[in-house]
Parts: sequence; C-alpha cells; structure tokens
Amino acid sequence: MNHGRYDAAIVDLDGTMVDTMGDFVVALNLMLAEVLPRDMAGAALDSLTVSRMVGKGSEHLVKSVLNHVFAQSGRACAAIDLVAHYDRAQASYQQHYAAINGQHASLYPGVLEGLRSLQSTGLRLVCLTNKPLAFARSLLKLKGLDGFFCEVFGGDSFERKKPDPLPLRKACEFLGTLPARTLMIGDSSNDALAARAAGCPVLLVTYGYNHGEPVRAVDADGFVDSLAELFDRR
Ligand SMILES: O=C(O)COP(=O)(O)O
Ligand SMILES: [Mg+2]
Repeated sequence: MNHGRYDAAIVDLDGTMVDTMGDFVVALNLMLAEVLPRDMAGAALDSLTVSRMVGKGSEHLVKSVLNHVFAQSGRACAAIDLVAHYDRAQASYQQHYAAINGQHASLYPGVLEGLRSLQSTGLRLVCLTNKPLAFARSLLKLKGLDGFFCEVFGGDSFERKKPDPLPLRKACEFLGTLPARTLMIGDSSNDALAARAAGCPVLLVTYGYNHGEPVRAVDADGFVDSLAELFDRR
C-alpha cells in the first residue's frame, strides 16, 4: 500500500478489527429465550446463521433473526408474529448486548500492527461502523483501540447507514479530506458499495462477515488477509 496516496483512513469495526460474532450470538439467543412464545422455547441460533445477517445494523439484524426463527417454526402467520414481537425483541437485544458487549469478542490478528502502521505514516483514523455508537465506543475502549481514532461514528450517528454513502461523506467532511484521498477499510459489500458511491478507495479484509458471500467477489480496490499486510504493501 502506498500511504502517500492517502490523508486519512476510515475503518470498519465488526468483522474488520474485532471478531464480535460471539457477542452477537450470545445476545441474540438471550433475547430469543426472553421474547419467543412458549411453544417455540429452545429456538437458538448458531454463528454461521448469524454471520449472514450481521452488517446492516441492529434493526436489520433483529428483524432478520425473527424472520428466520418464525419461518423455521413453520408458523403460517410469521409476518404478523414479526411485527408483534419486534419492539420487545429489539429492546431485549439492546439490553443483553449492552451487558455482554466485548466479553465474547476478540481482536483479529494483525489489527494492532496495522493500525500502528497507518498511524505512524501520519494518516488520521476514523472508525465508522453500523453498530450503535454507544456499543462501538465501549467495545473500542475495552479492546484498547479507542486511542487510535480521532472520531467514532455509529449506525445511529447519521440518517442512513452503509451501504449508503452518506456516513462516508460525513466522515470525510469531519476529517476535512477529499474522498479520493480517504481510504475505506472494511470486510463487506456494505463498506465497498458505500465507498464506491462516496468516491473513496476501498480495501477489504478476507476474514470478516460478508453476509455469507465470498468477499473476493465484491468490487473493491484490493484485499488483505490481515491488517498487518497494509504495512508490507507500502
Ligand atoms: O453491527 C453491524 O451491523 C455491523 O457493523 P460494522 O459496520 O462494524 O461491520
Ligand atoms: Mg463489518
């Protein structure tokens, strides 16, 4: 990677810096145990199923989960059930996630080296995630990453989330950088679509959650197996 081409980098959180799949699975299963009707007790999700649903923020995640479990149960009135359960499910999920945030999550190998190398070349760093801002801030702090970022933006920071380009445009505005000189680093088509539409170059990691699809099929400017490779690719 030629750092001279960039003035700043915008870095995604879930699936790029932190493997949060354990947190998602634990919080979602606690939510299901609390809100599902008694005749559906015991319905639980595994990480493969959840990995296909993560990436578009918590509203989308909870809706997808309810859809999935009601469809699996074979109930005829799944759509009505979804509406009836959504508000309570979302509130329960938020409460359980807040209580366990970071406990079942770990940094991917190479993240610290990668962030240090970006920082040492003078790039300013912003974290931009679809995760709710409060969860993102406490997770970054817990994992010792908060010091790398001059600002953090979450899924509730702007009117629209990635893959809409608005959050990236707002991040560039905050940084005072041109999109063409602001590198997006992410793990999914959400990040790449948002970056393309905003005019930012985009690199994707190959180990994250791309809605269960092969990440190398996504239109991006490059792929890395570890953020530590950013330094090797100067
Ligand atoms: O919480 C999500 O939906 C995904 O968050 P991300 O944007 O950090 O990948
Ligand atoms: Mg991600």
